[in-house]
Formats: sequence, structure tokens, C-alpha cells
Amino acid sequence: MLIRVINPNTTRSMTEKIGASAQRVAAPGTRIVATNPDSGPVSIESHFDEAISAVGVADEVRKGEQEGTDAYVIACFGDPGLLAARELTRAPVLGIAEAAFHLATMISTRFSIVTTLSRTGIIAEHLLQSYGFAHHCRRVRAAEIPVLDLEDDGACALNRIVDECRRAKAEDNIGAIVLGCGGMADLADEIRDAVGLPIVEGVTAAVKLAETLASLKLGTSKFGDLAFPPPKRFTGRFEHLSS
Ligand SMILES: O=C(O)C[C@H]1NC(=O)NC1=O
Repeated sequence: MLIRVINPNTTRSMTEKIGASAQRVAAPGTRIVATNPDSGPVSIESHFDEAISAVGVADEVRKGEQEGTDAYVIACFGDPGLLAARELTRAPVLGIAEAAFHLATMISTRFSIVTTLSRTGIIAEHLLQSYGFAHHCRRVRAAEIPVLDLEDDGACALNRIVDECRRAKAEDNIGAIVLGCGGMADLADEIRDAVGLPIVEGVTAAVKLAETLASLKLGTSKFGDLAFPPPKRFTGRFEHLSS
């Protein structure tokens, strides 16, 4: 089985970290290809960053379709371009936020999210609403760290995240915590050991769910709104997308 794990930002070290975390939990017969767009934001910390990154996600899915990909993971907590990506393939496509929410509600009745910056918390709130998990989430918290601090050993990002997770455990009356950034993919075990709560991490959650869907031959439905896009002429820098 081939799973393409797409980091929608363009920071290669984060892509490699995400890919290593994905391969670590993948089944023996699963090959992980971790990619990121060549063009786009180095980190995704705003609605604008999300919008621009969605074009790169679509491009990566189009490349994956040429390589016999069995499933896709969008490894950014805003799940950018998720529905557009699903239109482009018969394979299952999972966003790490949606995957994490599903698993969190299977092990707890209430969870909180700890993400990077409070500015992007609204994106998680919108996803909770649209996916139907809002009543399960007690609070969307932020460690107030720039995303790329997760790539800087000297930034003490782990300590900031653990501190916020401890506040969530003490104050939110929850059973689990969802990590709100693809760049936290390698931190779940350390955070769980430090905080003493189940920690749901989206990249690994999405990889295992992708394996499940692909093995059950449950790909993206082509009946209804996720059918392939209708033929369309595109102009300017998107002219290559015309069909
Ligand atoms: O939304 C966030 O704060 C985190 C999000 N940004 C990013 O570059 N990868 C992510 O998972």
C-alpha cells in the first residue's frame, strides 16, 4: 500500500519529520511517501496561508495520481484543500484534524485541542463545527509558539506545549488532548508521559485510518459532490489545469 503524506507548508525538515512519524506507525506493507509543495508558505498560521497552501495540496494529489497512490493524508491541522483533494481521486483522503477528532471521541467523551497560535484556533473551531465534533471539544488552546519553532530545538516548544496540556488537564474536565499541528507529529509520546493523559496526534491517526479505509476498499465516493471536477478551462498561471 502506498500512502502519500502531504505537508502543505514548504518546510522540508517538517515534511521529513512528519514522514518519519507516519512510517513509524505504518503497517509492514505500507510505504509512506512524504511530500510538500515546491511553492507556498513555509508555515501555515493564517486564513491566507491556508488558502494558498490548498493549491499546493491539489498539485500534490495530482502528482500522486500518476504514482498509483492508495491513500492521501493532508498533514496540516487546518485540513487545507481537503474536499478539493477528494474530488481529484478515488483514493481515501484524510485530514489530520478530522482523523484526530474521530479517534479522540472513541477514547473520551470530551477532549481539548492544543495548537500553536491562538490566531489559528478559529480554524480548528470551524472544523469542529463542520465535522460535527463541536460538542465533544471543551476548548481550543494554544501554546503560543510559531509553527517553525517546532523545528528549532532551542525554542523550548515542547515545554510550552506540555505546560498548556497540563493546564487543559487541570481545568477542562477532559479525557484526552488532540495535538493541533502536523509539526507536533514526533512529540505525542513525550507529551503523554509528561502530562498523563491520552494524546491524539493527527498524522499517525490519519495514517492508520487511511490504511483501514484503503484495505476495506472504501475510497472517496464519486457519487455526488466529490465526483471528479467537470471539464473546465483555466487561464493564466493555472492554464495547465484546463481539461
Ligand atoms: O494550524 C496550525 O497552527 C498548524 C498548522 N500550520 C502548519 O504549518 N502546519 C500545521 O499543522
